[in-house]
Amino acid sequence: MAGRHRRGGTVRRTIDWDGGAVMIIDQCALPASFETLRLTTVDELIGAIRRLAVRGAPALGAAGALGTALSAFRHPGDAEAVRADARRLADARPTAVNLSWGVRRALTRLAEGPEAVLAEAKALMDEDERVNREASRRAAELLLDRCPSRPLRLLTHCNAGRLATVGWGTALGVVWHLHEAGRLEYVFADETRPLLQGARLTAWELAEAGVPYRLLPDSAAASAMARGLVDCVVVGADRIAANGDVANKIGTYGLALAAARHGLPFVVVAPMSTVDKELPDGGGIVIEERDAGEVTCVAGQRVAPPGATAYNPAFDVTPAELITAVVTEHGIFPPA
Ligand SMILES: CSC[C@@H](O)[C@@H](O)C(=O)COP(=O)(O)O
Repeated sequence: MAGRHRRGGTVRRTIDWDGGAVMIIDQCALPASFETLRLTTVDELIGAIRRLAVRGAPALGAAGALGTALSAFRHPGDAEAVRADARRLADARPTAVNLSWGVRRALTRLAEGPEAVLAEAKALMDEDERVNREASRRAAELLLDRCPSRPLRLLTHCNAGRLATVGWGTALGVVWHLHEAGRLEYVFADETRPLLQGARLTAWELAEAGVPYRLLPDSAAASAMARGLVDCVVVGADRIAANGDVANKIGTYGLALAAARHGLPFVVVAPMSTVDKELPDGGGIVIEERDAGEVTCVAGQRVAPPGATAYNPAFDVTPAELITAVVTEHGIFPPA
């Protein structure tokens, strides 16, 4: 069933509340093994966020809200302690705006006690699945309008699927809709160097859902477009500025340039919670830089010579003029 993770007959969300703890599917273990982690402290959750055991902007929103609830139960009546934990959670990764948004939203109920904070976090999670279904449905319709003649061949980058959200997906939500409607030929999943979210996670999700796909080295994307193998590019987002500039996984900007060169639609799918209305344009987006070891090593094995170092930005910013449409649950953003 697209949109849910099933193991042993149990339907699982990517992240959930589990009797006083935060439960996550461990994305570092996939695809070799499907494991869940039960995180009982804010520090454990922050560690999981930093090593990308839980990742993807909407899932990070849920992590921020649930982590704040966890802290509220640990420190009943001590608002200062909870606010200190909330600040550390919000700072765990800088680029995806959903993380601090989820924390802020949970904090709005702090004065009512831990149960109210948790209720807010649960409401956020229910909404996440609903709004991402709606955003991806709208994006699928837009693509079918632009390319009505035959089943579509999509290219996507990173993982913007169930694993990146509470339970449905954004860019891969489009894939689930098109596949169900019999309007999808195949998906090219960029491998997404250096951490291989495409090769490890998107491929796993597509295989589980029975969607035809092929992995694509990131460096082959422009050439696949030039050879006429791609109808459109669909990606998610980590932060969208008020003018429609989009921060997403490193490599997204290059894909947008190549799509523009080949006259292909380049569509971003995201919930409104990924829009940072305070930010006039993408120039102000803080880009996370990660450890050079993620580049100098592959799958834990060092491949670069001793002493080699690396520049390792986790995200880039695609200017609005290269984007055909940013589609949210409310339609195209910014509204005309
Ligand atoms: C629906 S998820 C959209 C984005 O969060 C996704 O494309 C992405 O860039 C995730 O990066 P990651 O570093 O794996 O958290």
